Amino acid sequence: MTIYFYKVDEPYGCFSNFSLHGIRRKGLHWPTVEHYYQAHKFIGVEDESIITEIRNAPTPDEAAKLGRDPSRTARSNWDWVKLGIMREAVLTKFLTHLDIQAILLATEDLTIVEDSPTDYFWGCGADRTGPNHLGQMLMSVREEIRGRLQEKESS
Ligand SMILES: Nc1c(N[C@@H]2O[C@H](COP(=O)(O)O)[C@@H](O)[C@H]2O)[nH]c(=O)[nH]c1=O
Repeated sequence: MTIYFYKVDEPYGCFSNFSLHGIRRKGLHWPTVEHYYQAHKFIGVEDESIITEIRNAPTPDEAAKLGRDPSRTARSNWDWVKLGIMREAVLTKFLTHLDIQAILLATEDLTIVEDSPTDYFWGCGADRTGPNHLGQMLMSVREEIRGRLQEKESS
């Protein structure tokens, strides 16, 4: 069986980066993983005020809209660093919120796929052939949390 998720109000919506599970990193609170991810596109650019603007966006959709604004240029190394940045945010989310951590762990070894009809990087895209990096990441975070819990139990 494969778990497909996409929208927050659909099954396994807590796996979406748009789910309302805040994270704290480096002393700052971020309302969702999406806020964190979109803001990090602009670290080190000339006008960094966009970072605070994204962090304060009232919804994750608004944060994504700001981050995807074609009139803004993302940091030049974004494509190199975005997977690592997303992973630290997703891991923090599932370490912070134990209710959704339990949902993730309960999926055991099932394949998880972000069933985005448009995203052929983070999701599987309309024809389901995309690399599904977010689903892969959730499975790797699941593995890491499982390992951490086992280590704790045996110590
Ligand atoms: N879940 C979800 C989306 N998918 C998310 O969009 C992000 C990628 O953004 P970008 O790199 O700017 O293309 C990433 O977090 C991916 O999971 N997009 C949406 O417009 N609505 C949604 O409900």
